[in-house]
Amino acid sequence: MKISASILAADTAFLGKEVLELEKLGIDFIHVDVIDGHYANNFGFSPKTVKDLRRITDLPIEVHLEILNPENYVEIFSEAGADIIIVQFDTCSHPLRILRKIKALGKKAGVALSPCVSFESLRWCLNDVDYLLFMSVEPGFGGQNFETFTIDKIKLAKVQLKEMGFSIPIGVDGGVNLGNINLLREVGVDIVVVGSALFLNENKERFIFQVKGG
Ligand SMILES: O=C(CO)[C@H](O)[C@H](O)COP(=O)(O)O
Ligand SMILES: [Co+2]
Repeated sequence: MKISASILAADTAFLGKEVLELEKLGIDFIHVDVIDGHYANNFGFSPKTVKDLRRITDLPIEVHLEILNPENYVEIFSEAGADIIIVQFDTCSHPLRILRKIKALGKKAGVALSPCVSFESLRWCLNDVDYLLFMSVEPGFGGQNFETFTIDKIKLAKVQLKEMGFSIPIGVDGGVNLGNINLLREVGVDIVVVGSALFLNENKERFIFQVKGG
């Protein structure tokens, strides 16, 4: 299982240092939450953060747009150096248009599904989706509790994806920790996005080893 470090939980006074340390310890992606104070009552990172991180790391950077009108911000994050751009499905008035815009910029297009948004709502877009991110908390804040029903949602989605002949990588974001990691592994999750459980961990090396199946 691959691990994506959600920097929302980092000590931003030492962001570059923390990212470089995690890169050495073997994480697979950097996850940058962009929150606009409208879609959720919180703020996240800006294109400048992506640009600065792009300068210091070769790890793939995924930008998670938790904002209204995401179609207006795809180019700016693409130019800043994002490799994967993930949009919240419930914020997309024209999903095909935005997914195709991301791909036309040469980036991977991801879709995040909030806990109560059904997988079925997405099925007609799947040809244009490179990455499926299941939110296991309501988007907008780190440090929340994992919604366990997400496991059943993923199980069902996996069956449907297989029936339809898709093999799109599946990620989970929100409240991931050592208490739920094995369940996520069992249902076939490919990538876990981890914020608090990683950044607040005193033994990050051991945590990463355990997540990756050690
Ligand atoms: O998208 C997010 C919040 O909207 C974050 O990526 C997510 O919450 C990760 O943080 P934690 O592991 O602390 O829950
Ligand atoms: Co996120």
